[in-house]
Amino acid sequence: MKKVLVLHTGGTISMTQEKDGAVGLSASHPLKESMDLIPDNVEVVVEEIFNLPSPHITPKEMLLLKKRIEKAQTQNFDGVVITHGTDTLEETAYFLDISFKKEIAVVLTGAMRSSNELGSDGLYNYVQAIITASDDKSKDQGVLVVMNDEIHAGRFVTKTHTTSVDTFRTPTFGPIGILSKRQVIFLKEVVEHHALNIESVDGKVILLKAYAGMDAMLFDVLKESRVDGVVIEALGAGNLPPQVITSLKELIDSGIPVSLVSRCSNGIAEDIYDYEGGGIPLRKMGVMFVKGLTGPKARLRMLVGINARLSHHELRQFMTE
Ligand SMILES: NC(=O)C[C@H](N)C(=O)O
Repeated sequence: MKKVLVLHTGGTISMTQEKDGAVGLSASHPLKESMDLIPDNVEVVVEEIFNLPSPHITPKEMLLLKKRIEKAQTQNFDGVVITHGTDTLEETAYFLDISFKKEIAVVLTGAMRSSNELGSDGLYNYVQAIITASDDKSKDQGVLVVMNDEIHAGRFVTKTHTTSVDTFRTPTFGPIGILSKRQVIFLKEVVEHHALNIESVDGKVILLKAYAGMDAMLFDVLKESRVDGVVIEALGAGNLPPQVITSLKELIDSGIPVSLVSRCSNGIAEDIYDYEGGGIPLRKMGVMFVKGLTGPKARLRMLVGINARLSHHELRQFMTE
């Protein structure tokens, strides 16, 4: 018998649609009645840890989930399933991936259609997530996201469509597994990466997106405000418009860590160009190039690094490894 802890956190998977089409919180959790569909060899323990639409979730709720999973690791559970709103699901998945050492499977799932909508995907994804979490193969793959018969690494998965049930994709690398009608099939192994152990999520790390004609004012404002770190979604391979460089340099020289990812949805940021604002001068100036993460995930990575009290040098290593 396998034992899986389910943590409901809210989102569309826990919502219902009204007659006028508006989707909102449900009085009682729609997945409550689903026990008959769970495989006989799995014992499920259900907790509603909170009930929030995922745009309301902050690193504080993510930390709460981390602590509950750490406790579950001492309570003989084989895995944990977290049901979550899809808007920020990838951020919670990534936070859990890098903020503690996992000994059991951790799987996140959600729904794009609420419980009483035609073609609702919540119950299906929920059962598939439980099957995945109870499978021995899921233990050493980092935090997983199961949606629409696919298994994605929490580290790289992202929501790509506003409403389609086929919204979660892993650009560049693809899903790491699938769920067939009969089994959980992994197609790839996630390369192990080191997680830090944190007990707090304090500090302000700001995310900015670069654009043609970007205004230096954004960096001047950040220099005057009390921020603890900045992540930039830069252009292409990792470049910025020249007019922001002086202000950016002043920000870095004032001791604020600055990291960069690409705003492109595929590929990784690297220092390739040597013109003003190009990646080579940016790296020499002290900008930390992050490999393959989206901006929101790189922002969480810096927040975790700061809360692990890494030195400047250690934070640089953590952000660029
Ligand atoms: N499909 C969803 O779950 C979207 C919803 N707005 C949420 O993230 O809570």
